[in-house]
Amino acid sequence: MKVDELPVDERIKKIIRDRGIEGLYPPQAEALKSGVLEGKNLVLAIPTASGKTLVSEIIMVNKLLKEGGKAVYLVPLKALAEEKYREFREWESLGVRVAVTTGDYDSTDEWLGKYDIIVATAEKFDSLLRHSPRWIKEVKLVVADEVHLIGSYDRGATLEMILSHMLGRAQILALSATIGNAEELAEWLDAELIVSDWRPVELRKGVFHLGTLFWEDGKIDRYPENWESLAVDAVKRGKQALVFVSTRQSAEKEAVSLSSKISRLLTKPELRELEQLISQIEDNPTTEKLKMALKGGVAFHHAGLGRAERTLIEDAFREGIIKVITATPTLSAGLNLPAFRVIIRDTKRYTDFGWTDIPVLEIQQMMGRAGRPKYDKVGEAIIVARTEDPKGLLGKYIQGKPEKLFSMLANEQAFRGQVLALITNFGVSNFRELIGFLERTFYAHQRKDTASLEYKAKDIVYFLIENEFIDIDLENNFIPLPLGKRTSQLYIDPLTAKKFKDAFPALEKNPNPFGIFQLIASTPDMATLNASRREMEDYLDLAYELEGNLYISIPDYEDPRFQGFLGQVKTAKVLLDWINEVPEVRIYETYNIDPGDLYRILELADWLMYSLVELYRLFEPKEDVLNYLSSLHLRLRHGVREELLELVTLPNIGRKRARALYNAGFRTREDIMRAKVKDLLEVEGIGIKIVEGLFKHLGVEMPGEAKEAEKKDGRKKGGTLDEFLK
Ligand SMILES: Nc1ncnc2c1ncn2[C@@H]1O[C@H](COP(=O)(O)OP(=O)(O)OP(=O)(O)O)[C@@H](O)[C@H]1O
Repeated sequence: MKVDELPVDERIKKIIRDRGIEGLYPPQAEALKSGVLEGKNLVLAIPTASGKTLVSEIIMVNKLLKEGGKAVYLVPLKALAEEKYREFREWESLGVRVAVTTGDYDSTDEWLGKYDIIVATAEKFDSLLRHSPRWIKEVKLVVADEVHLIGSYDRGATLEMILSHMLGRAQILALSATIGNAEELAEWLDAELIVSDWRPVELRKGVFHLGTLFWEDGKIDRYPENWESLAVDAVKRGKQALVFVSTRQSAEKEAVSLSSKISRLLTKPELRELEQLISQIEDNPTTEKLKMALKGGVAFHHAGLGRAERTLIEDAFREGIIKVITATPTLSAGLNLPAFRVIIRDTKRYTDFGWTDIPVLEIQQMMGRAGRPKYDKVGEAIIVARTEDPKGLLGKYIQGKPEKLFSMLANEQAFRGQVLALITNFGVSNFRELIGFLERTFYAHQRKDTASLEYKAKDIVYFLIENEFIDIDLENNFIPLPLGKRTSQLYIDPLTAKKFKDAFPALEKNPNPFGIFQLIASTPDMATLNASRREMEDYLDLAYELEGNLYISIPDYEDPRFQGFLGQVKTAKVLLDWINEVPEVRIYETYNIDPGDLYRILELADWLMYSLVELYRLFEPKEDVLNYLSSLHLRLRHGVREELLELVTLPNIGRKRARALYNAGFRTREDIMRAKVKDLLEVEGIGIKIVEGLFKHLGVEMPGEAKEAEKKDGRKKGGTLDEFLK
């Protein structure tokens, strides 16, 4: 189908043609002829990079131009939300306003009312639904990207509930990878279904075993015995490769090892470009290994890296500066980063149940990354058989079908929060209505029976009544209580709220950071660290030393909670170091964690600390305790001691710059307002741009002499990811 033949607004066609796209891919054409442009729901299950995004753009913009209202585009990851936001902004030339929202779960985000396309993570949109902002009624279309994540254990329930809420209220477009039961999903959503394995770039798949590469069509190629030769060969042919492994350690180890082999193949200008890239990366124990690998054109990519490094790596790979990336599977789920050759070194990963096979669906998603449209005629996806039987791998992952999708609504933690939200935020007023709602879910559709879900829901309702989240009147109607409403809006697990509530009496008597941080770390919403065997004794000693500050008693060695408790002590200690201004690098080294881990812990702790303060307000708070908690929250957010709290509220002043200013004698806003520009410029990390920002914020006019200083100030300051830390 030609773009010109599309039954949509001419202006839409023009923008598509301006992108250099004249014809639609077959599954795209099929999708657009399915009735979706007339308002029907659609499930589109086609491979990665076969043009799902373009289809959804056409549907969204066409609907908005025709009918007005809003379209919401749901993605699983923050990074993806940013990526889609950047892509969709192109439509602003047609007057379609685009916004992205991912953070802060306790907000109505009324500002979004001005926008037409809203890109959000599923969690964020779920929290918005709970706050019911005025604009929510205007949502006429929901696009659920990666809808197969309904089957993900910890996050599936959120997406399923959103769709259950929106079904019948808005048109639904669900974009999915190829799954075993797409029909079932489409039936549930009352949607048309398009399934196709058409790809813009042909995909060859094979299994590699000790130097022999068995292609699915029966052809055989020979290589040196080690699988690394596959990556080296791709680079020799002027191409790139992605290597998927199961752990961070393997990603790092393989990157360094491959680097030494690939560096020999690089030209001088390529090596210079890599040097330049390396010079942009901050120093810490994780990036030390990264820099080593980058010297030979290889990078690793995993959740332990900071956001700046990840973006840098992704961009440099797209530009061809980096030749090979070794990655944990997070990359395959998240980003549009194709390569000529995908090598899957591991098909097993370690979970709570020991080593388990990675699902076919995930391996096929990884394989789908092979082949760069516009650059490659074919892409190659190769699974490495190390101890496994190569025929078995071929049968399972290459010729086999992906798994069926199963509802994860019954996952207790997720379900607890969802049941509470139905009662406190969505007007479900008795058990019958609760069951009525649950009957609309994918779970009910799939099982044709909600008996076990009802059973679980009953348990949860008892828990909610017993702990005063809700009450029940004589006619068995639910009465939402303030604790329930607030818990749901704060988007925390009711169990987290219960832990906070139970700790308040002890906390009031002895508010202190260690006790509070251990409390936060003990909640199911926190990404608590593990204490390794080697560290256990140290953390036990610390717990005993600070026992008087804890709000629980230290569990016994035999207690099943013992190991978890030591992890909580470790997490609390990391947070203590953070608010006492221990430099990040020292934290990474001391606790053996990566920058990405620290970032995640801080992000979650910030949200939980905020929630703790908000919940405490409901229980006749003592003024001094409330002030203490609020100030501790700010210290946690900024990673500073109390005396810096005034300075870190200033623009571009994070923990490092605030400390430098303080030590140089600039301790308050007034000190800065009265300061001479040249004196401020003497302070470590403070450049003219920062001073300009400060003065502007404080309403001070920049003196003329500052212009001179601007010329002299050649030092490069600011502009990195860790900007907010500075
Ligand atoms: N009909 C087409 N003709 C040529 N190029 C196209 C066409 N449709 C999409 N593309 C291009 O193909 C690339 C991948 O498309 P898109 O991002 O829509 O795929 P996707 O299926 O959404 O990918 P992912 O599964 O990674 O989200 C983009 O660069 C896009 O511009």
